[in-house]
Amino acid sequence: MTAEQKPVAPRRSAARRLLKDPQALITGGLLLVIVVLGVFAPLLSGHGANDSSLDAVNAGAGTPGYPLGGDHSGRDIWARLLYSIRTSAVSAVVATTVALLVGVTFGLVGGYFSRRIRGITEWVFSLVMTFPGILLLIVLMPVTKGDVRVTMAIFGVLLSPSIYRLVRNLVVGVRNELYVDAARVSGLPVRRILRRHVLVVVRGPIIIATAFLMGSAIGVQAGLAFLGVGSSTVPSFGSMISDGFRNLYVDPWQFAWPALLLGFITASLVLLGNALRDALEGSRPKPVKIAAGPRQEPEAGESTGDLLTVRDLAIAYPTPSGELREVVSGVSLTVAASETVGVAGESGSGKTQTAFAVLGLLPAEAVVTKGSIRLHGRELLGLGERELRRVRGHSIAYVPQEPMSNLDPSFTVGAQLVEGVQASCGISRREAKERVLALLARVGIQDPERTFGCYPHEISGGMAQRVLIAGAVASEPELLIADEPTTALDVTVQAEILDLLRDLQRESGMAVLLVTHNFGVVADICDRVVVMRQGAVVETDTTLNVFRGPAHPYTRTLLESILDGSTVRTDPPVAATAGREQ
Ligand SMILES: Nc1ncnc2c1ncn2[C@@H]1O[C@H](COP(=O)(O)OP(=O)(O)OP(=O)(O)O)[C@@H](O)[C@H]1O
Repeated sequence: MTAEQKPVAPRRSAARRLLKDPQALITGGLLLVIVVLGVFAPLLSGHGANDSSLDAVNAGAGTPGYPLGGDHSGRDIWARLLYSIRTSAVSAVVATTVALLVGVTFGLVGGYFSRRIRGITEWVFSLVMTFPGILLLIVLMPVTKGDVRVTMAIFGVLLSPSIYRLVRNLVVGVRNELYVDAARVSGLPVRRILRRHVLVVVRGPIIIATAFLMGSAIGVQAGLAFLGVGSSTVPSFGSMISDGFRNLYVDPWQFAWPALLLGFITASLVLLGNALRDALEGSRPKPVKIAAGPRQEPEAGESTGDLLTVRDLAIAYPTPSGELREVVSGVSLTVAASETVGVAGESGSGKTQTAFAVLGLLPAEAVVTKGSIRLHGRELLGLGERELRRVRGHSIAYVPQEPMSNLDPSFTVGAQLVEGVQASCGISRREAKERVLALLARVGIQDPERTFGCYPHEISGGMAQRVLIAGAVASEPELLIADEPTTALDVTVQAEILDLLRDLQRESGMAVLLVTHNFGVVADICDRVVVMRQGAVVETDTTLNVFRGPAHPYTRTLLESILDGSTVRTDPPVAATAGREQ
């Protein structure tokens, strides 16, 4: 099992999550009771919805045979409420079914097929959206003849653009995924691809939208009945509210009962929709609040007097089904002042995620489920963005993997560096410029003045990396995190950049945390190495010890793969020097 496949949260189905959610239980239970009342209306009431009796005109609650009293026409309020539930349920089912059928079908077609088809469907649904909904239903009254089902079917069509857009956007997002391409290449028919790969993605959002569609269909049906649009013989909360409103001073309960029940139903549907969203899409768990606990003892192979201490760090990402997938599992490492520590491992082993967690640069969807990251004993996890920015600007600096993509093509190199130096050092623009020119010279740029005025596309990859290193060390950080700083460069430049990093590290005494997949780079400049695999640390030791006798078979495999001559050096690497000194 790879790190990517490792689920951190126990696998819980959406149904089980729903059953554990009190909001879902209460609203779902309430709606179920209401539906049951509607279904058994004939059994639960002694009268039909439209049966009237002179004796029951404005009868009070508790009148024999009329538990909630009678309305101004002598009809049983309890019976009318029960039959109104049926009308609401039919409205909700008809409108939602039509909206889903039309919206999902055209959403799949518009999202999956060519731009031309998407253009046509887009145009049609935009047109539908321009129709004034309720007004149209009133105007069409002579056609629908007040039939609730026909009216709600038309309303379903008017609701369908929202479903169309939801599905289309999801499908557009998914159709370019590599697994969909793979399915196409393997010859799967379009129908099967849509069902197997695409519908799975849109299923959750559709279920959630259904709850909201039902709520709005019930509300609109009641609104139309309140306005008197529709058959007067069809019991409805809207017509009951309208009648009760006219009789408000005689008996306010004639108004209150249907209003309350309608309110309960629509509110329950909205709240149930929210609970469904949490269950199906997964509410984002909050990162664990890390308490400033006692300092932990270093583990074997770790140095003392640490500048940076990462303890038991776990990072996870929510999957579409809502569960968390762990990509870093219980990583611990330390970096002492002035030490260079390599984090090595294969692609996807969690090196960058660990480094980004230290920098506080994990993507918004990442969840730190446990652990601690301390700089000089100060917990970094849980710090606000402002405090983190201060830490990043002063104590920790970063050198990225792709120098070119980290420079803005719209600004000159100098302008970008000056801005950063000013922000982190709090000096004037003139001082910042002088500092930048000195730094450019220090990182080995031949003509700092010229490079200062260049745009990123006018300099080479190696120069761009030097520029970024200059920017990173400008604030004299205590810790420099370099994420594969040489990977994007050619072999000769790689060696020069490593030389530069080592020289800067020795001069300034800063610590370096170097993320790399290349053990040649580790041998070159690292004092210690942390070997990662599948999101976990498999071995931590001094570079010398690891090269002399790797403890873990995975480390041995990595070591065997370094003899590719990719790092050309003129001076002896750390491992060799240390070996001679021993
Ligand atoms: N935004 C994200 N959403 C979900 N999973 C992610 C995200 N970013 C990274 N991952 C997962 O985290 C795992 C570890 O990624 P990381 O970038 O730390 O690997 P790495 O060891 O640095 O490899 P590489 O050298 O290829 O960058 C990856 O397998 C990836 O699947």
